[in-house]
Amino acid sequence: MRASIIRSMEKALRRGSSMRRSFSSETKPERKVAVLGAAGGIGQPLALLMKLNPLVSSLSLYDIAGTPGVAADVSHINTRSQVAGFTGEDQLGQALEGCDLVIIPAGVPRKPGMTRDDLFNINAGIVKSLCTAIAKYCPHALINMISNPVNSTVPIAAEVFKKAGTYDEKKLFGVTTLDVVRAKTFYAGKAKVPVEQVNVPVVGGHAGITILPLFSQANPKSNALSDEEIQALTKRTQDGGTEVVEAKAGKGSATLSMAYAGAVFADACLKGLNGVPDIVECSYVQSSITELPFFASKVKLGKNGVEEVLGLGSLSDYEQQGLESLKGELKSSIEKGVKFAREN
Ligand SMILES: NC(=O)c1ccc[n+]([C@@H]2O[C@H](COP(=O)([O-])OP(=O)(O)OC[C@H]3O[C@@H](n4cnc5c(N)ncnc54)[C@H](O)[C@@H]3O)[C@@H](O)[C@H]2O)c1
Ligand SMILES: O=C(O)C[C@H](O)C(=O)O
Repeated sequence: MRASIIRSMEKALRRGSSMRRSFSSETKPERKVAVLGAAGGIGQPLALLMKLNPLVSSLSLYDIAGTPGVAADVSHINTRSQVAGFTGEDQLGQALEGCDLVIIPAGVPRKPGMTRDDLFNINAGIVKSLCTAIAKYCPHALINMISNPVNSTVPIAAEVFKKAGTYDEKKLFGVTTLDVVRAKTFYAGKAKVPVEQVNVPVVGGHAGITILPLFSQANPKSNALSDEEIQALTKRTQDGGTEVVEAKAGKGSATLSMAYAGAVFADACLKGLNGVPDIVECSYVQSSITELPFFASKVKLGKNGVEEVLGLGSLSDYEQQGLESLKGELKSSIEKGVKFAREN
């Protein structure tokens, strides 16, 4: 997917008016995609990247404010999808109706000194109300949850859908692609291998030590990295979000790299829906590969969403220790989300 988005963008920049041809929709099914929180720091560049995706035929941009401007702007790009902007709860139903895929980057971001869990009190309510509307207006859509704390917002979404009688565990995804994007970048830099060839699974969850990159399974292999270097790479991947929050110094968290990661994952979901074989990405999903009910791992995507949750593979001793250490925190984040959804 990365390759297809990058190729599309390069073609667009190089060939200008011939772009419509490179985005030909002749053989592609109609796919409606909504971005909820589309006027935000992630939402805007994500709207741009989804407008560049030739698999999208209808792009629905929703936010509580500011969407008309974003929609008007993005709609002038001469690619396949028709763009519509929706603002406020009155228009949420229209934004969602008929969606195949709903991407949710709605909610507040961190400031320096905060953990993702500090966002729970505000974002849990936002996610709950958006998921209640999804259950009503597009109960069969795939959901890509970006809003933090992902470790809790995904369980919240699951509970909302269960209550509404629409829950399908194959269709709910916590987006952890940014952890993979970071692990690949940092590994390529240290191992001195071409970044576009690198693959690194990242498992667990999406906060601090619950983010567990499996560098022992990285490709291309590098025997040149010491244990200390692997530990430093692991720590940098786990703290990647904080690195950006601190650099932005109060002006939010990762937006551009997240929009890229969100577009990569959404593209993989659309390819799966369209029946493209062998699409595998890491994601935080309902899982039975550990004792925890939600867990990020490699997932095979298909026409109904999750086709198969893949196992962890063999872990180094260091990764095995990391796996045991993350379980307590991940379990309590899951329970916090479930409790909130059941009591509110
Ligand atoms: N999963 C990840 O890897 C990852 C990475 C980066 C950021 N995030 C999270 O994504 C979220 C958004 O980050 P951002 O930088 O775009 O924040 P932002 O404040 O720039 O944008 C959030 C947008 O959500 C909108 N919004 C608020 N309530 C809404 C509602 N009820 N319905 C629709 N839209 C609503 C706001 O109006 C705003 O436009 C944060 O929770 C952040 O922590 C997750
Ligand atoms: O770190 C954050 O708060 C945002 C996001 O989860 C990230 O990993 O960049």
